[in-house]
Amino acid sequence: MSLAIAHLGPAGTYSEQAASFYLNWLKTNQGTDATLSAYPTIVKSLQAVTTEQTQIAVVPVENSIEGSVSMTMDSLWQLDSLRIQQALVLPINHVLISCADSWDKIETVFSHPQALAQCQQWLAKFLPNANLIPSSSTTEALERIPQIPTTAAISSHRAAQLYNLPILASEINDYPENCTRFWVVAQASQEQELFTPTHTSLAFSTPANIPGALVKALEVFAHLGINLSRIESRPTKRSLGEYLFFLDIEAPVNSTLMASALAELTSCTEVLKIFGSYSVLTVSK
Ligand SMILES: O=C(O)C(=O)Cc1ccccc1
Repeated sequence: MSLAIAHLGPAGTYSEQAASFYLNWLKTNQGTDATLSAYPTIVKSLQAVTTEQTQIAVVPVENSIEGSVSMTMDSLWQLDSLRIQQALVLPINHVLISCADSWDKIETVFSHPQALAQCQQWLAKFLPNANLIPSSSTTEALERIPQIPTTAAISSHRAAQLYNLPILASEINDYPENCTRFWVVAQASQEQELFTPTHTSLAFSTPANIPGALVKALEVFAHLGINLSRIESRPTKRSLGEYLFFLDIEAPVNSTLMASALAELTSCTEVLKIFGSYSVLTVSK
């Protein structure tokens, strides 16, 4: 059977690179054939899985410089049927793509908000007067770059090759060790255990906005000696000042310790959703 993998498009995004790494991994390790399918937003690529247009989506979740991708967190909370099957960590090296003959001719720079943020110091130093325009992905503006030589885009080396466009500057991210974590997501009913899971991700709301409500939930993990690798809050969207808490936990969901933790957590949370248990594959440069 051939699998379809949804990712943020158009062709050449970092999400496509992560999806393509996973496609090759599936072929080599499982003999499974897969195809890639580009979607205009992260939310649409996740919805492609819930509506069964594709079996898998690969979505960015967290960047080492800019932090969480809120669209991914919010969608996982809303789309109940999705489960994380695998995490992938990819190095991210941005380049400046433009048909201008020198930097001083550039008036506008397009890119995904995460990429603009990851290069903000470089942009402030070398293109202080440029207008920075957010686009839906790092490759969305690339088709238009050749028509207007005063425009540029921040994208990957691979995207420049794919669209046959010149690179005016390389390695422009402010921190050289820039990495992004992606999640491979499938329908809960289609979940496959590829590796022994090492991490669990979940989110919860607290029963009341009272002192100690969050501490009580976090103490469950402290008492059992379970390490957390991320904690993030997002608005519930019900009323201002009410939050959901997202945790990444360094323990598999089926361990005895986690079974105790989840039983205790259920009693001190309002809604508790488990997004999945998975291992982390780090892709080298
Ligand atoms: O726009 C892309 O290429 C994406 O896949 C989102 C993104 C943007 C910046 C860093 C990592 C992922």
